[in-house]
This record gives sequence, structure tokens and C-alpha cells, in this order.
Amino acid sequence: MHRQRVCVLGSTGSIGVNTLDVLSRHPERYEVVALSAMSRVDDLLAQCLQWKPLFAVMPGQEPAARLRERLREAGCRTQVLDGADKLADIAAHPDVDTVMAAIVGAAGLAPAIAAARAGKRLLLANKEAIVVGGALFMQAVAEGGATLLPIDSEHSAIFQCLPEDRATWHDRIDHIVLTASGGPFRSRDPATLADVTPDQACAHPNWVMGRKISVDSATMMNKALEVIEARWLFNLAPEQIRVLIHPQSIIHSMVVCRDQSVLAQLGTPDMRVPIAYGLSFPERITSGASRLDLMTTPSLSFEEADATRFPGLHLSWQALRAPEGSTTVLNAANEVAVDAFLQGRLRFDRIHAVNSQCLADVQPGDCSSIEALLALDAQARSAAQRRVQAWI
Ligand SMILES: NC(=O)C1=CN([C@@H]2O[C@H](COP(=O)(O)OP(=O)(O)OC[C@H]3O[C@@H](n4cnc5c(N)ncnc54)[C@H](OP(=O)(O)O)[C@@H]3O)[C@@H](O)[C@H]2O)C=CC1
Ligand SMILES: CC(=O)[C@@H](O)[C@H](O)COP(=O)(O)O
Ligand SMILES: [Mn+2]
Repeated sequence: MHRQRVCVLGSTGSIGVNTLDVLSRHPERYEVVALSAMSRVDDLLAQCLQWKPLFAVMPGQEPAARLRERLREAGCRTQVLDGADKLADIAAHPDVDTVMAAIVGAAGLAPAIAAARAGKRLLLANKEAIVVGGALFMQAVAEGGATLLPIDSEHSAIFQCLPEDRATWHDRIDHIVLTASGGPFRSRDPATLADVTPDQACAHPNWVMGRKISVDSATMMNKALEVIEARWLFNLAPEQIRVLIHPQSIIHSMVVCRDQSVLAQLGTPDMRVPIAYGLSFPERITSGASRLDLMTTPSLSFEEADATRFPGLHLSWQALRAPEGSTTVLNAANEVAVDAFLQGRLRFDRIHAVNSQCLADVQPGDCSSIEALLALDAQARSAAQRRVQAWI
């Protein structure tokens, strides 16, 4: 059997490490041909020594040089590439069958689109890429003949619930329900949110994730990004996407059919499940996740998302109804605001203000190419930086 040749972009992050864990369980099915990281040289070194990929990419010259030297000392023949453009080159490389897009943020846009245009099996964890890329991203998938498989747990759940005949699913679906945990501040007094620290915001109740997405879960901007992600992945109208708080993160999302039959996907909160499904679709392989035992699981409960506590959630529908490119602006503002919060330069409860101000400040224009989208992203980042400054 031909082994799937896998490129893991963002291999040192939470999704990257979980992906390598699943791959390690199935050496007869997969081989790792490329890995990438931004700054964690030691982690990428250890991964290269274990997996011996053909390529390792680090965008920065200095960390790449350190990695190159350490690999040479260890006698490992992995070729180290530097430069952000090499991420796209590697994602489209002829020796790659499958790309796990697990870079965080808009930095993952160009490599994800490159993989799509090259017709790869594209496992999309990097939700910001589709939020920024929108129609252009989906056009790249269609024109490249790529197989796009969602890794975000909610979108994997929806994908698993949809009828196999993907061409006709729209005739059968009324709407989808994305579940949300509510994050670490679901029941905290909103008046005290001004004081929360980055470590408190990153202490997610159910998932261990990178710091950016953890803060997004705490503001529920993660769910806002996921609404936009669902709009593009499943070609839904904004009003066909609903959000429901489900604090236990056992039901990962639901599809409500025309006849009001509700299909849901359940499981323990473990990202290795959607990762294994993306890798093996349409088959199923073991993931390493523990069995869901409903007898010992706490009762499943549901709540409406409180707009006072989570004002950011509704920016998704606002941006989707605004001119094309508004989701690119929203994502850029949020990346800047979250980064400022993590660096101690912005209060947690002002992330939303920066995001909504930036949506009003920046009028999107051309969205017809990666370059145009990245220019809009840069413009929105400048506007967001100004708004952050104004709050200091
Ligand atoms: N973690 C999770 O459970 C889930 C994550 N996602 C999505 O998956 C993506 C990855 O999340 P997560 O794994 O948590 O994030 P992490 O922060 O844990 O990992 C991010 C990875 O991307 C690399 N990276 C960071 N910045 C850049 C850049 N500018 N250029 C190239 N590479 C970069 C990091 O390298 P280095 O380590 O060297 O810094 C790391 O390998 C996000 O879009 C997130 O929203 C979706 C659902 C669940
Ligand atoms: C695991 C995953 O998919 C995350 O996006 C998760 O959804 C975060 O939890 P929240 O529901 O709190 O945003
Ligand atoms: Mn999710």
C-alpha cells in the first residue's frame, strides 16, 4: 500500500503534536515528509530526529540556521529551508500528498491556498486561513481539485453528520448548530473581566490548545471565527449557522435537517479524533482518544450565549453581511488585539472594542488575490495597532 506522504505545517504546536501522535500509531499508512515551526528550534529538532523528514521549514533565517547546524551535528539529512515563502513551496511539493495546515493565524493563508491549488488532501485546522481567504480560498480548493477536510472539532462534527452525497446536502439541511464551551469565563461576573490575566484566559476548561485560540475561546471570538469558517466550508447562509453553549464539549456540533431530525457527533474532547478522521477519510483509524462513557459523563447542558458577556460572537454575522473582505479585517484586528492582550498591553475586556472599531475603520477593497488579501490584512493590522495604542 502506498503510504500517504504528510506535511505538517505548524508541527510544534498543539495540533501539530497531536497530528504526529496519530501518525505515530499508523506507520504502515503514513510517512512524514515535511515539518515546520516558527521559533521552537529544540522541538522541531527533536521531531526531525524522530521522523527524519525530507524538509523542515523555519521562516526566520536565524532559527533555521540553528536548526541546520544542530541537525548536521546529529548526522540527520533533513534539508532545512528558510523564508516564509518556503511554507507554500513545501505545501505544494510533488512529494507531498497530505498537508496538515496547523499554523496559527493569517500567516497560514498562503501555504493553505498553495496546498489547495496543488490538489492536496488539505486538513484545515488553521481556521484563520479560511476566514481571511473566504471565496478565494474555496475557489483554490475547487480549481485545484483538493480534498478539503475540516479539523476544527465543530466542523469535523458537521462534516461527519452530513449525508455522503455531498452534492445534495443543501436540499436536506435546515441549519447547523455549532456548540461552544463558553470558555473559562462562562460564569464569571462580566464586571470583573477587566482584570483577567493571560494565564487565566488560556486556562480552557476542556481543551489544551495554543495561547491564541485559547484567548479566542475566552472571548468567544473563536466561535465567531468558526461561524465564518462554517459559512465557507459548507456554503451556508449566515442565518443557517447558530451557536449554543454546551459547557461539557461532548457534543461537538449538530446538523438540523429539513424534517427536524437532528444529527450530532459526540466524543471525549480530544483533537486526535478529528485529526484521525481527516487523515483516514472515508475510512476510520484508531486515534488514541479514550472512549466516551456516558454513564460517568457529567450531565449534558446547554445555554444561550450572553451578548453582554460575549459581545464578540455577533461580529461574525455582522462581518459576513458586510462587504467581502470584512472577515479579513475582523481576523486581523483580533490577531493584533489578542497579541496585545497576551503581551500585557491591552485589557481583556477591550479586545472586543478593538475588533468592532477596526471593522468600522477599515473599508475592504479588492479581495481577488492572496496579495490583495494580505494588503487588506496589513491595513487592518495598522488600524488595530492604532486602536490598541489609544486604549493604553
Ligand atoms: N489547538 C487546538 O486544539 C485547535 C486549534 N485549531 C486551530 O489550529 C491552528 C493551530 O492552533 P494551535 O496548534 O493551538 O496553535 P499553537 O500556537 O500551539 O501552534 C502554532 C504553530 O504554528 C507555528 N507558527 C506560529 N506563528 C507562525 C508564523 N507566523 N509562521 C509560521 N508558523 C507559525 C508555531 O511554531 P512555534 O511552535 O515554533 O512557535 C506552531 O508550530 C489555529 O488556527 C487554531 O485556531 C482549531 C481547533 C482546535
Ligand atoms: C477544539 C476546538 O475545536 C476548539 O476550537 C474548541 O472549540 C474551543 O472551545 P470553545 O468552544 O470554548 O471555543
Ligand atoms: Mn473549534
